[in-house]
Amino acid sequence: MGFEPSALSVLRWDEPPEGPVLVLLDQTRLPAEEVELVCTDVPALVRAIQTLAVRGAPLLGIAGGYGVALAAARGFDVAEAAGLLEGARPTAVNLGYGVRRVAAAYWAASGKGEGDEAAAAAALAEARALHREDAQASRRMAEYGQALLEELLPGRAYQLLTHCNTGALVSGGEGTAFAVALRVHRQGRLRRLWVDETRPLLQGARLTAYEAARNGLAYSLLTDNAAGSLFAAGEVDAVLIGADRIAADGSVANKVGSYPLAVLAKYHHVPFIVVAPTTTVDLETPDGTSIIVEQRSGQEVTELTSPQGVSAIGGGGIVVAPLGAPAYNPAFDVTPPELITAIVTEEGAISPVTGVGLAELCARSSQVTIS
Ligand SMILES: CSC[C@@H](O)[C@@H](O)C(=O)COP(=O)(O)O
Repeated sequence: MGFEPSALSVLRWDEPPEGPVLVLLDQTRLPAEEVELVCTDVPALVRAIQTLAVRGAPLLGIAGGYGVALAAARGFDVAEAAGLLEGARPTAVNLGYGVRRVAAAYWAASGKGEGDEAAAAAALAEARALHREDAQASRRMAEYGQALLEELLPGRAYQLLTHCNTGALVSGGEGTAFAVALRVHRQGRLRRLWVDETRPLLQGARLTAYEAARNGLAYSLLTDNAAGSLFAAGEVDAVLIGADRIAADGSVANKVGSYPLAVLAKYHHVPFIVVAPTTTVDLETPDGTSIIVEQRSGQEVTELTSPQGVSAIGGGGIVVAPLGAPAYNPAFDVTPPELITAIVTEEGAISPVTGVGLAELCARSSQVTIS
């Protein structure tokens, strides 16, 4: 099957004379500047992950996989590198999946006595396979997601609401939830994409609006607080979001602010649809309460940061609270399955969302299983 990398160069492997590197589009600088960040080692990549220069569940998996390949190619300790990468952020299950999968390919080749160079080549080949598969999964999710919308809301042009950023910036392809909106747009069926700004780090305002504009979508940005009045006015036909980890019972961890949207959607009888590849499903996490939610620095709440600023994310911005104000800053929240109309994966959609349905989808998946 052909591999069509996304038009945005979000992440690429490069081999200049000084040695292999992983080149990332620095998402903390968007939309002001399209600046690349060159990672020559794993600690640099870990910093990029923690500062959200590279982010979003599927892309974290791809980056983690290439990170292991980078360690192997540069002769660093692969086990140590894998540990550092896997621990960089706790919630998106794809990160650990990508790291473990590429490390397993490395150990398998090295176990066969093929030598360091061959083991490093095996790791890189596996990272590339993961990248390619994610692009393919993205295309299929877009098809299934659009078909589901047609089934739920036949013959309509939709007003869709989305939260956080789920497009090409988080994917080997065109993304998850955003890829569905993009397909609907290309078919002339998107009336408007409502884009939540997504406080505190503004992934919606900085990144989704950037992607929507780049692709010519009709979109409007709103503060997260404005969503309720939009639902009340009947201006939202469906909510589309991504996921960072889906537990075995169908509970979905996604960017903080997703759960209140699900409650609003239920109250207003609006479909609430989660779009994520099966690599985001974690059958070993039994339920929502078992999902570890990343807690981030309170400074991200007490300060407003600008992509033009010296330190775009995580401090150095305009102070909007009294000095030393304590802050609550979970990066994600968890939506229980009963509030979710459907989960769409590259293997199809399930509705209602049940543990059995989810397990069946995963069993169908061609994703590599790692023990
Ligand atoms: C397909 S992306 C799904 C999620 O990863 C996305 O919605 C999200 O919550 C990203 O959070 P982030 O903290 O920016 O990495």
